[in-house]
Amino acid sequence: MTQRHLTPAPSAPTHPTSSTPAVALTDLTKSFRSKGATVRAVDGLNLQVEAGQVVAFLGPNGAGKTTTIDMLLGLTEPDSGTASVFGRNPRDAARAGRIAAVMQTGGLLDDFTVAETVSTIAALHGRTADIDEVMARADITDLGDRKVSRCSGGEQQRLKFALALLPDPDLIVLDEPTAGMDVESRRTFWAAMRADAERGRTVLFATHYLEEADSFADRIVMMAHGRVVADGSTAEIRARASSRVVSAVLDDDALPGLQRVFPDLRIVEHRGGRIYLSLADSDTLARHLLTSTRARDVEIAGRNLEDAFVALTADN
Ligand SMILES: Nc1ncnc2c1ncn2[C@@H]1O[C@H](COP(=O)(O)OP(=O)(O)OP(=O)(O)O)[C@@H](O)[C@H]1O
Repeated sequence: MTQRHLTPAPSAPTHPTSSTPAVALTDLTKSFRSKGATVRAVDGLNLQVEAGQVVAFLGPNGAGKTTTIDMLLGLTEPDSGTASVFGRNPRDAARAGRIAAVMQTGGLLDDFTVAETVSTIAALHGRTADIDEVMARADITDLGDRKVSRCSGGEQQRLKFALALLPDPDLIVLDEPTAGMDVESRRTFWAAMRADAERGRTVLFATHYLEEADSFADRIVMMAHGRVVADGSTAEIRARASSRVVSAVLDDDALPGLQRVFPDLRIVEHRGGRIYLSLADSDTLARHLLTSTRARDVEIAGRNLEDAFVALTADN
């Protein structure tokens, strides 16, 4: 994460920040009935996004990202709690052109060319003068004559991005916009998005990929089981997600002593007769376990993102 993503570019900030949060989600819950069981997709979620921030919703499959986004866009009503966008009901905000979305699938007509698609939607918004500009910003100028059905997944997503830019929204929401794209398409897509966000637009996007969140967002909101399990700058989240776990066979009654020595120690989980512990300085913890406790079979392991989700979920 470089500083240039944290602040809008000095040239032509077209979406100045204001004191009203771009997004305010308060005690949001949503459940679904599925095969006779109730799935709590979103479980008391609270989140505030200030205008001008670029926020990544990061979480594994089923974390509740799409359901949250649907409520934020006014596509689904919450069971309880409230969602507001620039202080308004999401549907009113969408109607006023303040919010636009790039969703994972659907929404394009195969037989239209790229240029026809943009000009048709531009006419609906009454913004025909902006066609060339949004096509350039989404990096699809050279694709104007191509049929939508002939565009790659990445090109179709850039087209959807162009359509989302037409109402010149203050908030743009993207639900896994690069799912299924190859590396080069992802790079081109994010380059277009980043250039646009640097003008000061608020962006909220869902992703499975820590790298994507890390290189594009100012802030990562990590979700699991319908809740926010971590929320911080990309550097903070990366540090937590990549911290090492020390595991050992250790009697439970040794834990209070360890916690006195290491107040920041986190007990990740008990599994298979082992205790998994996390501390920023894993070497010191391992050394202490070996030299000052009766711990046996001490191991230090890097933690991948999935493990980080498990650990963070266990903490909450
Ligand atoms: N319409 C629905 N009917 C039943 N269950 C649903 C429905 N929509 C979502 N769910 C369930 O709610 C939970 C959260 O799903 P959601 O799609 O919001 O997660 P997600 O984080 O976006 O996942 P993914 O990354 O796979 O898209 C999942 O368990 C999912 O199966």
